[in-house]
Amino acid sequence: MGSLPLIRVITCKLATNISREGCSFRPSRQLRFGHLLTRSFQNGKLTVVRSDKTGNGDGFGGLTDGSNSNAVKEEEEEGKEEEKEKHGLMLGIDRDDSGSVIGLHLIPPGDHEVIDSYEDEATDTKDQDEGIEDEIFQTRVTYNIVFVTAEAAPYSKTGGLGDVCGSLPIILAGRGHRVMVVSPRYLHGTSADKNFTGAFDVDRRIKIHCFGGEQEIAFFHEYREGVDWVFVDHPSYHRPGNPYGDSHGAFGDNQFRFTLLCHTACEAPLVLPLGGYTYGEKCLFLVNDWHAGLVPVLLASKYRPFGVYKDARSILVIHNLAHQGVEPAASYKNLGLPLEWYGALEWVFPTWARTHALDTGEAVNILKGAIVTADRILTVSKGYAWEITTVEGGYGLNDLLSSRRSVLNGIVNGIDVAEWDPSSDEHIAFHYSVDDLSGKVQCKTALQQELGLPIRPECPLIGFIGRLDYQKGIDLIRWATPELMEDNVQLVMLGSGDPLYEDWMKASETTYRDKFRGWVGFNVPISHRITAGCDILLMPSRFEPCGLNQLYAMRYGTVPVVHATGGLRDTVENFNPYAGGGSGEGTGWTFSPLTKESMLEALRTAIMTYREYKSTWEGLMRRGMQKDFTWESAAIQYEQVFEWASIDRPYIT
Ligand SMILES: Nc1ncnc2c1ncn2[C@@H]1O[C@H](COP(=O)(O)OP(=O)(O)O[C@H]2O[C@H](CO)[C@@H](O)[C@H](O)[C@H]2O)[C@@H](O)[C@H]1O
Repeated sequence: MGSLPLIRVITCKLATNISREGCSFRPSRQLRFGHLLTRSFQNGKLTVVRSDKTGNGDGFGGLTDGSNSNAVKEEEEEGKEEEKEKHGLMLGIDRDDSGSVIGLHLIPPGDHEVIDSYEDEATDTKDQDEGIEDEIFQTRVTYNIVFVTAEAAPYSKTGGLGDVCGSLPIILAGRGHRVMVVSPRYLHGTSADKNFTGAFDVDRRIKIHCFGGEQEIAFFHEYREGVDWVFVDHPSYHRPGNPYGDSHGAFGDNQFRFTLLCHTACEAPLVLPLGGYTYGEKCLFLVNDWHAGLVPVLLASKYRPFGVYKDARSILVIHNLAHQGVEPAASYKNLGLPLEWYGALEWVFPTWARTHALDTGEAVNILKGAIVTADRILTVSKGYAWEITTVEGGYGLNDLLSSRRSVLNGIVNGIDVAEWDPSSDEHIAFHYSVDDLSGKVQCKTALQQELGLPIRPECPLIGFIGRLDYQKGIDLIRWATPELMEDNVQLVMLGSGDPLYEDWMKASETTYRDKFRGWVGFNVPISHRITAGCDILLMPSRFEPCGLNQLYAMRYGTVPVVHATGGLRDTVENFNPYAGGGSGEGTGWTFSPLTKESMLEALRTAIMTYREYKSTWEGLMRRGMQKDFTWESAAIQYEQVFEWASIDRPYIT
C-alpha cells in the first residue's frame, strides 16, 4: 500500500483474475478509455506488445500499435505454444459498427510480440516502488480527465491544493490527455478577480436541484495551456473573503457551495461543447478533497442507475484528511442524493466527541462518502498514504481507508519549475543557479532591507511560510521563539490564519525588533522572496500530506529543517556528514519527535553547519537544487493509476 506496484497488464493468463494488491483484474467493457500505449522500462524488464488483430487498438490493456505481425517468421511460430505458457494470452475486444463492445477474443501469442517480459515479480514494496519510478512511458493512451477542485492557481489559491490543480492539469494536457478543470468562479471584489478576465460565459445554463430548490448555474471557460478551465458561476461564489471564509471564519453555507460544484462538475462533461465537442461520459474524474467529494457519490447514485457514466471512473485525491466536510445529519436531504444512499455519507461521532447530552453524534461526512464510492484513492506522498491508514493519522477514517488499501496509492507532488526558478523568478531582484550561487546572498540582503531587518549577510536567516494552523506546527515555533532569539539569527514568517498566531507574529516584531519579522497575509511575491532570501526554511508540520514549500526551498538552495512526517520525510533527505566519503549526503534536516527541543536541536545543528562548514553547506544547497521535482515524474505515476482505474470495473456499478 502506498506504493505504486507495477501492473502486468500486457500479457495475462486467461484464467482472468490476476491479483493486484488484492484486486481482481477482470475483463470488462470498460477496459480502456483511450487509444494506444507503448511503453518501455529502463531496467529492461518491460513487456511490450504489438498486435494488428484489433485494428482499433483494442488489445487487452491497450498495448497495441497496429504494426504488422502477419509475417511472423516460422521459427517464431514454433515458439508460440511455449510463449503462451510463458507469457499468457491476450484478449482483444470485439466491437459492433457503433463501437460498442460485444465480446472478447483471444489474440494468439504470435500476434503480439513480447520484446521482454518481467522475469522476476517484484517481491516487496520497495522493488515495486523502484519499478514505477524507473518507467519511461511513451503515452499513447489518452484520457478525458476532469479535475474537480475548490481552487486552481492562478485563478484561486489559498494553499497547496491550488498549486497542484493549477499545474498538474497542464502537464497532463501536454502529455496528450484532454483535460478540463472545474472550479468555482470566485469574485471577492478584490484585484484577484482579474484572474478570471480571460474566461468567458459559454452561454450554457443548467439547473441544479438541491437544498430544496433549483439553482441556475452558468459556465465560464478559458482555454489556456492546453487545458479547458471551466468556472462554475453562481451568486454564492461572489462575496468578499477567500474561497472558504472571511475574517469571521468559514462560510456557513460551504456545504451548499461545494454541493453545487459537484453537481455541476458531473454535468459539465455532458453539456459543454468545448472546442466543439463534449468530453462525454467516458471520462476520468479527479476529485480533490472533500469539496469535490460528492462527485463519486453522484456518479454511483444519480447517474449510473440510469445508464449514464457507466464507463467513467473517479479517483479521489486526498490533499488533507483533516478537512472532511462534516455537517449535521439533517443536511443529507439537501444534497440532491437519493435517500437510500444515506449510508454512504453516514457518520457517527464517538461518545467522547459529542458536545452535549442530546448530541447523538450523527452527521454526514462528504469525504467519507468519496472514500467509499471512488474507484481509486490517491494521496500526495507515499508516507501520507500509509499514515492515513493509522489511528494517529487517519482522522477517524483510518479503518475505511485501510479497507480500501488495495486501491490506495501515494504520489509525491511535483512543482511548477517555471514559476519557481531562481534563475528567472520575476519576484526576486537577483537571479542565481546551481552553477552560480552568488545571487542568493543578494536576495538575502534585499529581503532584509525590504523587511527592515539589519542587513547582515553572514547572519543565518530562517524562514517560515504557510497557513497559521495547528497542522503546520505553528505553536511549536511560537514556544521556541524566545530561545531561538537568544541565538544570533533572524527569523521571518509569512502566513495568515488563526488570529492568535497573527497577533503573536505582530507582537514579536516589537519584542525582537532586530531579529524577527512576521508578515501577516497571503502574498505570493513575498513568498518567493522569502524562499530565495533565507538560508533555512523551517517546517515543523504536525502532519504534512506532501508539502510544497520544502520543495520550493530546495530548488532555491534554501535548506529545509522539517518534522519527519508524511511528504516532508519522503522529500527531505536527512543530512549525513559522514556519507559520500566524508563530503556528506542529504538535502536538509528531518527531526523527530515533534517537540520544541528536537526542533531547536535540528535548527542549531543547521545553524552551526551554516556558520562553520561553508563548503558542506554549499553541498547541501546544491544537492537540493539538483533534485528533480518536476511534475513529469508525478504525471507518469498518475497515468499508471489512470490505467489501473480504467482496467478495473467501476467500484460501484
Ligand atoms: N501567506 C502566504 N502567502 C503566500 N503564499 C502562501 C502563504 N501561505 C501558504 N502559501 C503558499 O501556499 C502553498 C502551501 O502549500 P503546502 O503544500 O505547503 O500546504 P497546504 O497545507 O496548503 O496544502 C495541502 O495540499 C498540498 C497539495 O497537495 C500538500 O502539499 C500539503 O501537504 C497539504 O497540506 C505554497 O505554495 C505556499 O507558498
